Amino acid sequence: MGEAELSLAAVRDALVREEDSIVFALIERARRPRNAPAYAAAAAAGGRSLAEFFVREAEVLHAKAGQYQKPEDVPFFPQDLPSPLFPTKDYPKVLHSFASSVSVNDAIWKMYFNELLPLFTVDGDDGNYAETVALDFACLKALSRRIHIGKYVAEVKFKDASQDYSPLIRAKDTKALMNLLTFKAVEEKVKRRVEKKARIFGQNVTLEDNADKQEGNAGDSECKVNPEVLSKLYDLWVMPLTKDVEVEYLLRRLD
Ligand SMILES: C=C(O[C@@H]1C=C(C(=O)O)C=C[C@H]1O)C(=O)O
Repeated sequence: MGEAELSLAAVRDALVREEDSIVFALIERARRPRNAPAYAAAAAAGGRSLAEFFVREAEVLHAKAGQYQKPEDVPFFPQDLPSPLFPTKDYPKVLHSFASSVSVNDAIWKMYFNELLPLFTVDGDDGNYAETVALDFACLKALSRRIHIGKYVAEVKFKDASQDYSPLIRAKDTKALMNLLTFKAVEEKVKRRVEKKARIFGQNVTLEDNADKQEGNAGDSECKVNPEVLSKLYDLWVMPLTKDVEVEYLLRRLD
């Protein structure tokens, strides 16, 4: 995201677009059952699970290709990542220089595997472990990107009202900062929209005319991911973690 685009409306538009990526990534992962062996410690990977092995190796490849240069693209395993092998374009630096070190990926990792996966995948084991963990990686990346865009949200909010934010930052008043950056009405709309997206993107599209089954009217049980899971995901985890990123960024904004 560049300087010209940095307004609350533009950043919120970016968040709206990320919703599509998250809903589609979950729909794709839901094609496979839980596939628990992909998450069990494996001797072949030095005691790591296949899922962790895959994400670590994928991040090495992505880093070599030039990923993780932007503050919203945060690796899950940043230790010892290689530098890009190819020239990367300099993006405009609109955030404070510490922005790239703000990460809530450990919390996203735990939330995804412990809480979210059981909510939208069915019990079972079809043996497609490699495909499964690649789909998990897509989900994790989309969630992490959305949540770390919170850095831009925080920067815009700070710029728009630095007189309100600065005293709270100096006092390290996390609770008051959280209250100041929270917009409950926006959050309600976000929840309703992601639920609607899951209903629309996750229905089966046919060519038959059927008055009961117009687009957007699919019953929740016919959807590939239960739309209520999306609003719950945003309510319990995505928005709270985005706000944690906002607070963490703001607390260091005056350094
Ligand atoms: C991201 C923002 O900050 C907060 C977090 C929101 C979210 O994660 O969607 C929505 C509203 C705010 O409470 C925002 O204001 O847009």
